[in-house]
Amino acid sequence: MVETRLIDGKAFAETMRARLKDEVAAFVAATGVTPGLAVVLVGEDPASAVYVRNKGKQTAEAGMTSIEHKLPADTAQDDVLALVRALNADPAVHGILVQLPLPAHIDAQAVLATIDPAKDVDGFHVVNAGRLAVGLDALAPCTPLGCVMLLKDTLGSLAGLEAVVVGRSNIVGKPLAQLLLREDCTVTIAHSRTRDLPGVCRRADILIGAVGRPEMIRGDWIKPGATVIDVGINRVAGADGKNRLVGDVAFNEAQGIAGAITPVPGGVGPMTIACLLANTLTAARRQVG
Ligand SMILES: NC(=O)C1=CN([C@@H]2O[C@H](COP(=O)(O)OP(=O)(O)OC[C@H]3O[C@@H](n4cnc5c(N)ncnc54)[C@H](OP(=O)(O)O)[C@@H]3O)[C@@H](O)[C@H]2O)C=CC1
Ligand SMILES: Nc1nc(=O)c2c([nH]1)NC[C@@H]1CN(c3ccc(C(=O)N[C@@H](CCC(=O)O)C(=O)O)cc3)C=[N+]21
Ligand SMILES: [Mg+2]
Repeated sequence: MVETRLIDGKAFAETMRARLKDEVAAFVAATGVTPGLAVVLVGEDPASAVYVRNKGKQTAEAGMTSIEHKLPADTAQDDVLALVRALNADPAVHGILVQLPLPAHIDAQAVLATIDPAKDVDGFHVVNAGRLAVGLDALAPCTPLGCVMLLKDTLGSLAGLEAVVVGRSNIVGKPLAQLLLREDCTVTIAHSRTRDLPGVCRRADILIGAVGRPEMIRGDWIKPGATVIDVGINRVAGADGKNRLVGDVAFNEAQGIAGAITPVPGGVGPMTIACLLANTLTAARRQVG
């Protein structure tokens, strides 16, 4: 039995946002330009609406401008593309985030490809994904960035550690694997076709759940002392009938086995927003500098 340490992403993100607020103030004083983040939301997905509201509030608190574009669910793809082009051309907009998933009639890759890579604060454009993969300076995706910050804060150097990322999406699993490789981890990416997933997970010094299946990763899949980062955000019905959030890792089972673990909520989620704000300031610096 080990004492499992809680990795407090909420507190880390608050500290980060306080520092960012000072950096934004210095940038505004030096340049006269206020960094602007545009968020595009197509449709009424209630979960997305919560994220967008949190992002908007925290962007304003950091001293940046938040510009929200809420379009009806039946908006034509061409109209979304036209909005993105207008935002590309708007000098008050330094960062553009198109909330995913988009409605089924819209080709998400076509929309992402239209975003100016210099304003792509999600890091989802193929130019940024490619730059990350070949080791050039890139706007990197926010959730993976937040995971690596928490890992470095918890462990110091990650060099030589065995990292297993469960999930291979373009927005979490794949870019996170790239960032861990950059930190000199030995990286395994697991997915729905992986054979003996529990056995693969048990090799990990660093285990990341980015699957979207509530509490799929069990306590006995965790190597004793491993650091566990739970990216999953799953809404499930609690015993009281109310909805609650759980991660991809069986949090209670991990107690006494993992060396450290992020909670859900209060782990990776707040870091995603803090990293989005950091990327927006970085993008503004590059565009104004
Ligand atoms: N905290 C945060 O800030 C964020 C949280 N999230 C959350 O993270 C989770 C993952 O999101 P996202 O990457 O977009 O999800 P996707 O649905 O795009 O990808 C899920 C991945 O998990 C894999 N997978 C599915 N089932 C299994 C299984 N039984 N065994 C092993 N692997 C499996 C899939 O494999 P395959 O490729 O083979 O289908 C896929 O690669 C979700 O809960 C999401 O809500 C997402 C973004 C930000
Ligand atoms: N273009 C795009 N970029 C994204 O980064 C993106 C996206 N689309 N679509 C949806 C996912 C999901 N996502 C989250 C961000 C913050 C929290 C978050 O702040 N969570 C808090 C609060 C959760 C709550 O209580 O609702 C927490 O975990 O503590 C969660 C999830 C970003 N995503
Ligand atoms: Mg997805």
